[in-house]
Order: sequence, then C-alpha cells, then structure tokens
Amino acid sequence: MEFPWYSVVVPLFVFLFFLHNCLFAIFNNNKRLPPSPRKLPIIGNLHQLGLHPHRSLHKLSEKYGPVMLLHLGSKPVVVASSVDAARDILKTHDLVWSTRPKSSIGDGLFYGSKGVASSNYSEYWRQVRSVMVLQLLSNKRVQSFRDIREEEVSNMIDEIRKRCTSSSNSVIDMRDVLSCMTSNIISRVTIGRTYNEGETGIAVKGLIEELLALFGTFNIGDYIPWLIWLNKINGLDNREKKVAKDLDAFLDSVIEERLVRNNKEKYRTGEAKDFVDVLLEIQNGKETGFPLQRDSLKAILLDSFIGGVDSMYTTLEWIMIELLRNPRAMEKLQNEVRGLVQGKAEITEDDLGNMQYLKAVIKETLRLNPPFPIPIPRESMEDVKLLNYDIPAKTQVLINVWAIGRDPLLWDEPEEYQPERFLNSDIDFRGLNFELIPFGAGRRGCPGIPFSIVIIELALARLVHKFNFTLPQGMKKEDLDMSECTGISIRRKLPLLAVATPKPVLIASSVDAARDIMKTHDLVWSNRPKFSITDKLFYGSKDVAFSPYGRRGCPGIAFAVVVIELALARLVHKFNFSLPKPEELDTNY
Ligand code: HEM
Repeated sequence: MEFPWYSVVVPLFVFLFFLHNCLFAIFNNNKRLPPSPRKLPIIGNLHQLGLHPHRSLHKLSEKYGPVMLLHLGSKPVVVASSVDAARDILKTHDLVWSTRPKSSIGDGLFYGSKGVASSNYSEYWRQVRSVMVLQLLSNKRVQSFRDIREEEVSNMIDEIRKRCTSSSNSVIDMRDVLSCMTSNIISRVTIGRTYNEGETGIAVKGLIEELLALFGTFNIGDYIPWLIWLNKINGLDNREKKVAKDLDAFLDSVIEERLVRNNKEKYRTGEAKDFVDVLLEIQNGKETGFPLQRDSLKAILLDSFIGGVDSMYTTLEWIMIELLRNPRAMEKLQNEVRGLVQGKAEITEDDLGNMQYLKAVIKETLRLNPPFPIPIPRESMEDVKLLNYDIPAKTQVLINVWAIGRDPLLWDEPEEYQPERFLNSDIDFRGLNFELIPFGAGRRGCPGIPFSIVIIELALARLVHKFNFTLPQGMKKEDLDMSECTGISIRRKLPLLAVATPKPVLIASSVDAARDIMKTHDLVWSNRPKFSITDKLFYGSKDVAFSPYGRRGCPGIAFAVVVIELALARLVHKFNFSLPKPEELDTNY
C-alpha cells in the first residue's frame, strides 16, 4: 500500500521542530534570554515582520519590551528599540557587534561581500573603509568637491525654474529633480562625470534602484537555508544575476575608459582627481601596503553609489514633505534663510554656518523619517550581554532607529514636527547621542556624514531661498498620501509633487517706472521687506532705514552733498592728479 509523500514529511518536520525547541531550551537553560513573541514552526517570527518591519517591530516592542529575541526562520535576531539598548550595542559592546551577517545579496551583488558596508569585520574591512574615508569622505576631500556641489545644486534650481516657466501649473516632481542632483554629484566625484541614461546601453539609474529594491527584498535563503531553491521559482535569483551582470559591465566600462584616457594623457595637470583615479593609483598597494583587486575596487565604487544617492535624496524629499505639511516651519525657515542672505544673489556654503533653524529642520526630519529606519544588520562575534540579557554569539541585531526617534520617554509630543526642539539642544546625529542615530554609530557607523550634510544643507537653503512651495492646487496637507514604500530605505510610496513659485522680485529700469514707484505710488511702496539680519543687528529693525514705514528718500542729501563738494573743490584746487600707468586702472569692483 502506497502512502502519500506528505504523510511522512509533515510528521518528520513536526518532530524535528519539537526536537530543536527541546534542545534549544536545555542549552539555554541558564541563560537569561530576552522575551520572545510566540513563533511558528519553520518560519519562526517571520510572519510578524509585515511589509514595514520598523512599524511592526515597534508595535511588538510595546508588548515585549525594548529588547526582544525573534527567530527569523532558523536565525536568532535581537531587536533593540530603546536608547539604552542602542548605546549598549553601538558603544559599550561596539566591537563585539561590528560584523555583518552573511547575506546572499551582499555576496551576489558586491563581489562576494567585498564592499565596505557588506564585508565582515576583518583587516580587509579596515583597509577598504580607510580607503573610502580618506580618499572620498574626509573633510579635506569633501572640501575639494565644493565647486561640483554648488554647480549641481544651481543646475537643479535652474531646472525647477525651467519647469516652472514651461508648464502652466508648474507642478514639480521633487523626487525626480532631487535624485538627479544627488546622483550627478555622486557620479562626478566618483567617476568624474555624470552618467547619461543608456549611453553604454545600460540604464544605470534604474539598475541602482533595482539593486536597492533587491537589498530590501526578503531573501528566504538567508533565514531558512534549505528553502533557498525557492529563489529560483520566485525570480529573485534571476533578478539578482541580471543586475549584478549589468552593473559589472557598467563598472568595467568606467574603469577601462579611465585606463585608456590615463594612457593617452599621462601628464594631466590641474584637474581634481576623482575616486576612480585615486583607486587606480593605489590599486597596486605601493602606497598603502594593501593591493586592491579589481573586484574590491568595483565593490567600493558601488558602495559610494548605493550609500550616497538614495539616502540623500530620500532625506531631502522627506524634508520637503514635512515642510509642506507644516507651513509654519516652512515660513520660519524661509525667513531665516532669506534674512541671512539678503542682498546676495546666491547662497554659498559659507552662509550655512549661521542657519540654525535649517539645521534643526534637518535633525527633526531625520528623527521622524530616518531613510534607513532599521539600518544594515550586525551580528555578535561572541557571547555578549545586552542590558541584562545574555545574547549568544552569531545573533543578528536590528536596531529600530525609527522607534527610538518617536519614543515618548525621550521626546515631548514625539509625533509632532517641531524643529524648535533642537534649537537649544546639543543633540546631534553624529553618533554620540543615541536618541538620534539616523547614520548609525560606532565602528560601523556611516562614514558619509560630512559628505551628505553639506549637500543637504546647501540644496535645502537654495530651494527655500529661490522658491515658495505649495501642494498642487486643491490638495490639502491632510490629503497627502503618506504610505511608504517597502525596502531597506524608506520613502513615500508616491513621489512628492509640489508647485514651485519663484520668489517674486520686480525690477524697475526706466524713468517712468521709477517715477511711478517713488512719486505716484510712493506711499504704497514705502515699506521695507522683513530681514532677520536687520532685526538682529538693528534692535528689531528699530532704526530709520529698516523700520517698516516712512517715506524713503535719503534725508541726508544736503549733508552729504556739501561734504562731497567741499572735498572735491579743495582736492582739485591744491593738486594735479594722474594715473601711475593708465593700464593699471583696475575697473573690476
Ligand atoms: C543622508 C545620508 C545618509 C544616511 C542617512 C546614511 C545612513 C547610514 C546608516 C544608517 C548606515 C549603517 C550604520 C551602522 O551600521 O551603524 C550607513 C553605513 C554606511 N554608509 Fe551611509 N548614510 C548616508 C550617506 C552616505 C554617503 C553619502 C555615503 C558615501 C558616499 C555613505 C556610505 C556608507 C557606507 C560605506 C556605510 C557602511 C559602513 C561600514 O559598514 O563600515 N553613506 N549609512
């Protein structure tokens, strides 16, 4: 008599599951493990992750506490959702938690996990991280890319202006212009030029988006290894192979192009080196004592694309969303920026230091909407304590940065958007204050902070300086659909559409216009615009020139003219004047 296959397989699974649980309980008897939600056979707690793990895990942590032990398939995973737990992992026991778990995506797309972000804690990781930090992300290098940043941000402003004038309703896809700006900056500093779609038959932007989507896709093989064959059926394997192949072809073409150019123009001088140049220079290891294989070089280049482009434009898009939902914050920001740079045509990076409200807006946005709500996982390299719990070696940890950012024990009215909370506060996101860690912290913390923050500050300052933004006609802020996409980096599902109106400035250049303003309608035009700098320097604009009302012609004419007349008459009476050499007269003012 024949038995159907499942009459053997199902009881076998059930038996193995209970055996595993019994052995686990006996083995961990003396250990104080964190509380765990009930798990199912085989999949463990996978079903509780949902589409948006930062939200589902936040809910679970409200029931089970700030440190929970889950089982994702057969992998033990600790979830940390409080500032104390984050400090314990990222500071007290940072070294123990400094490696990354093995991931098939890291292996398949980053040349066997050879990138900075994907490689495990090792001498190799130390070397490639130091190459990336010193050659691309150090303060000195970041300073040297200033012209590129300012130019690309100006290009973005011009593009928005062009779109405003070319369409009747001037609705701008903010994601589109922001992502174009950040990817242009990243590609110019890494490969020396922007990549145009399809130039090599490869649509790079789409590939990077697909790579990020794959990063955020659940890979069953990482959690239930014996089910890895499912990736062949659900198409994940094929997607991964295709992206890896196309990106590899793109990176190879970049390197080959550079090698050919360098052979032709060996003695190029005066041109700033990009990251590819530097990597090729140090590839043989003569300077660093550490030769770089071509695969490592490509993995590091890929890291800078992945680390940079997406996170920066996602942050900027969240900032614009929050400002459109909070017009009071937008107005305060515009007053600060416009006031501080009054009279200047263009904001430069030198102006950013005084923009305290702008910095507070960025922090508040990163508190509520960290682009990576649960950053790249880490893994314990040995048994370790986490608060009072015992965590075995080889346990993964997920830190719920999103949950920490809205913990009512840390923040007043945590769901409210209030940049003011950062105005008189020392809390910063550079990895010392564990209540605000959108860039992670510790040894594996993001090395791209100086690089990204100056871009975000400059782009934001110029945007709100040059334009007034509103939601498209008829749309109220309550109508804004705030559903999120899925994946490792979280954006709004739909790109932000906003109406941009160039800040209105009338320019009068004729005698009739001048007469109209200064005589016919003198009273109407007698106010000064509000400038925060004059408010600050002139005791709340209490002087004559800046006070809000008064007929504006200069009252000092008689005084000034008699001084000028007398000085001029005496000068030409007493002396003859000539130029030292006529051609030395510099007429540039
Ligand atoms: C707003 C912008 C950015 C945000 C929010 C961000 C966030 C993060 C986070 C949360 C991590 C994980 C940290 C951890 O495990 O503790 C990380 C790692 C990393 N980021 Fe960023 N990042 C940003 C920009 C950049 C830029 C511009 C680059 C490079 C061009 C970059 C390169 C990296 C690299 C290489 C790592 C891996 C570090 C390691 O494992 O040693 N990031 N980033």
